[in-house]
Parts: sequence; C-alpha cells; structure tokens
Amino acid sequence: MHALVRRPSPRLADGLVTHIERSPVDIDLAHQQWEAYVAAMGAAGWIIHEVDQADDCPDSVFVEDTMVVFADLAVISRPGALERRPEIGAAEDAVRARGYRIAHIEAPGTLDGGDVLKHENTVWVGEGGRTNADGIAQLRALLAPLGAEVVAVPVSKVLHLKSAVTALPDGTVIGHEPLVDDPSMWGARFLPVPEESGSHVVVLDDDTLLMAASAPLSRAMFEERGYVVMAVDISEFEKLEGCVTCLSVRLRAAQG
Ligand SMILES: NC(=O)NCCC[C@H](N)C(=O)O
Repeated sequence: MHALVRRPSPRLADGLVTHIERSPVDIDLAHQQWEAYVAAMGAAGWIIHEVDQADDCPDSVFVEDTMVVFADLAVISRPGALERRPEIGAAEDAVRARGYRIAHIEAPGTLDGGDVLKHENTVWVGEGGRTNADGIAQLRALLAPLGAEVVAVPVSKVLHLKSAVTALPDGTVIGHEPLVDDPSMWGARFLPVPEESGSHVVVLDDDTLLMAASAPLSRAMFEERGYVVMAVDISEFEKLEGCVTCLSVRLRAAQG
C-alpha cells in the first residue's frame, strides 16, 4: 500500500476558496496537521511518497486533485482552476516513478481528482465548478477498457463530488444531505451523516477509516458499524475547502 502526499506550500494561506468565507490560515499549525495526517497513514501501514513541493502553488498540498488512479493507469487531471494547472507536472513524475501507465485529460476537458469517487468498478464523477462534461467523457473512454463504469453526478453545492460524498469499504455512500445534489441516485446505499466533514473518509483498509476530528457524531456512527476510525485535526485545510481525502493519492486498484 503506497500513497502520494505533497508538503504544503509556504503560500498555502493564499489557496482558493469558492463556497466558504476566507479565514486566516495558521501556516505553522497547517504543517503540524499535515505531519500528523502523514503519520496516521504511516501508522496504518501505508508507505508514503512525497511529490516534490511546489512553493508557488498554494493549493498543491491537495494532491488528490492532480490525478485519477485506476488499476495500472494514472490519468493526469486538467484542473478546472487555472491557478492549479502548474501542479500536475511533478505529480505525474511521482506516479510514473511508481510504475503507472500515464494518460492525460486534454483541453477542452477539465477534471479534478476530488470529483472522482471509486468503489470497485464504479467511478462516479462530479460535474460542476471544476470538472466538465468533456473531462468526464475523456475519463470514461480511458477507463472503459479497464472495466470501469463512469457515472456522471451533478455537483453544485460544494467544491467537489468528494466534498459531498465518499464511500465506506462496504460500498455505502455517505453524505451530509443538505450538500448532496441528488442523494436518490445512490438509492438505498446512501447513508446520511450529521456533519459536513463526516462525509469524508479515507479508506485505509477494509476495517479502518481516516477522517477529520471535526465530525465526532459521524465518527460514532461508523464505529457503531464496526469500523476502526482514526481522526486527525485538519482545521487549517478545511479553511481552504480541503478535506481528508484531498491530502493524499492512494496507489492501489479501484478503491475509494
Ligand atoms: N479534493 C479536494 O477536496 N480538494 C480541495 C481543494 C481545495 C482548494 N482550495 C481548491 O479550491 O482547489
């Protein structure tokens, strides 16, 4: 189990905010929180690889947005925000070095990795502020030969699809209903959670979840279902609309 992460830029505080009010970021605290996040993944058995730091890219710590990994293929994204396009080069180098085949989303397509939720062979992709229909069509064509079914999902209330919903290891899709455009598209597998950040889990293994400390009620729900939950404080990244998923790319086949 290998994962990519990217150390925060010194300009982190200048990161983009779209759906929330800007509030001041404590850069020292952000570094501490990032170290704790990486340590938590390491403690769960993940081998961590750092993408080269990008000092001039405030949002580069949100490395999930730079690619979509499925089976042996890494699809390098074309970020919907122009400011984030310079992030992808070093991320591509890092995933290529791990032995992945590489493909790219090309203009006029846009796609952010944070809009892509995978569970087994289903790949839901949020169409909204960052990812467009052309980007989704390109991803569908790239992943179809690998057996993936790409399903487009509307996203209008939050930044990315995975700001609204993620999936538990058993395929239950979790989301905070006021922020999910259409919970009915997941039918009975949709489970409402009481907190916005309770919608965001990183699946560390079949039994273990990593989530934000800011969602204790949702955490209790997952523990009730038998999951072991590791919680980390990511307050400084939440101020920039980041969540636990966006701070890493897990390199393994078709999960999460
Ligand atoms: N996958 C994610 O949830 N990424 C968070 C990106 C936050 C960053 N401030 C942005 O607006 O692009």
